[in-house]
Amino acid sequence: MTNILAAENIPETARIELAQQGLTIINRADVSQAQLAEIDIMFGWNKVIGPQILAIPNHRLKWIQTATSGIDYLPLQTLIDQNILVTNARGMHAVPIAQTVMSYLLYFTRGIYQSLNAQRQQVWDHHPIGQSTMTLEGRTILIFGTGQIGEKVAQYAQMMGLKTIGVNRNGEPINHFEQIVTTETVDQVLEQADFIVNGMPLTSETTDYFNADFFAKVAAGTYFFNVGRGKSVNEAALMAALNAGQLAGAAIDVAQNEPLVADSPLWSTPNLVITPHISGYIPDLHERVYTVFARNLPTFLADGHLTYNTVSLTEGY
Ligand SMILES: NC(=O)C1=CN([C@@H]2O[C@H](COP(=O)(O)OP(=O)(O)OC[C@H]3O[C@@H](n4cnc5c(N)ncnc54)[C@H](O)[C@@H]3O)[C@@H](O)[C@H]2O)C=CC1
Ligand SMILES: O=C(O)C(=O)COP(=O)(O)O
Repeated sequence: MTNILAAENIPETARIELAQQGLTIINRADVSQAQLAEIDIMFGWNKVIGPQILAIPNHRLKWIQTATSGIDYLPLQTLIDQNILVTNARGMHAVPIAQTVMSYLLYFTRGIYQSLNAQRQQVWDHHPIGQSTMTLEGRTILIFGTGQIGEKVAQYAQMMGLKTIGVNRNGEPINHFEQIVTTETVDQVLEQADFIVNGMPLTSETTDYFNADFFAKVAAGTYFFNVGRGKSVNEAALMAALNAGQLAGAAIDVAQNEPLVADSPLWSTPNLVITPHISGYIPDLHERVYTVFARNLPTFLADGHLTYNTVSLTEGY
């Protein structure tokens, strides 16, 4: 008997499909202490139940399918030590995130931000705002992380005539990037960037990456957008760069600590747009996650092998 813990919602049709295959689904809310030791698969992660299972000697957990692309919140070392496999939701958020990044870009460059400020003051600011606008063709966007999100951002950016430069760890060429650099060589192109996007996972290498040293190296007037993880950005340095005009504008979908507290100085920092971790939101996420899960299930049941959306826990994924 294979038991699946539904830490996230498993769609109704999927439940029927799984039951027909003889698998048992136990809902997070209903799981008993005794059943924890008999969970083979977690669909989604739960920060209370997950660690409880991992702490049970001889538990049966072998596979976690997350409903997120980022897996920085998992107890990675324990999972490595216990040989537990992880598959994630990468790819599922790429379209909405890339469209959100385009909206940040257009918001700042087409005078919308300035117009909204003027509208609040009931001022028809034709010339000053018009003169502050810019078009995108020929400008350069530098995208950190050339995975699913980075590549989709690059695709849309190219459609608007931007030059796309990607940053990854090995310099491997990726579709929709005219140029790829590595984190070792990125300084050579930093000043070319009109727009910088972070779409990297949070790892020890990317923690606090966008700090005061980084913002000091970009060209004055650059725009910075973070859709990766909040802890990759030093928020004090971001605010200082915005206040000094070193950054012309920024947008963050993620914060160092979420939810962002009501008295955070970020809320009132000029030229900063804050979206509450919604850039990747898709209403049918669980259906999509289940699709990946269902593709992996036959081999998992046959020999414990997983093929799709696998994550290397040891390589900074
Ligand atoms: N704001 C939101 O709602 C969401 C945020 N995310 C975040 O975005 C991250 C990326 O998501 P995907 O593109 O789907 O993942 P992905 O796994 O397809 O791509 C990640 C990319 O980052 C690169 N990378 C990793 N470490 C790096 C380093 N030290 N230097 C340079 N490049 C590095 C990888 O080589 C890969 O190209 C997630 O890990 C998550 O933290 C993901 C989904 C939604
Ligand atoms: O998939 C990810 O990594 C995400 O950040 C998605 O956001 P969420 O965790 O669903 O609020």
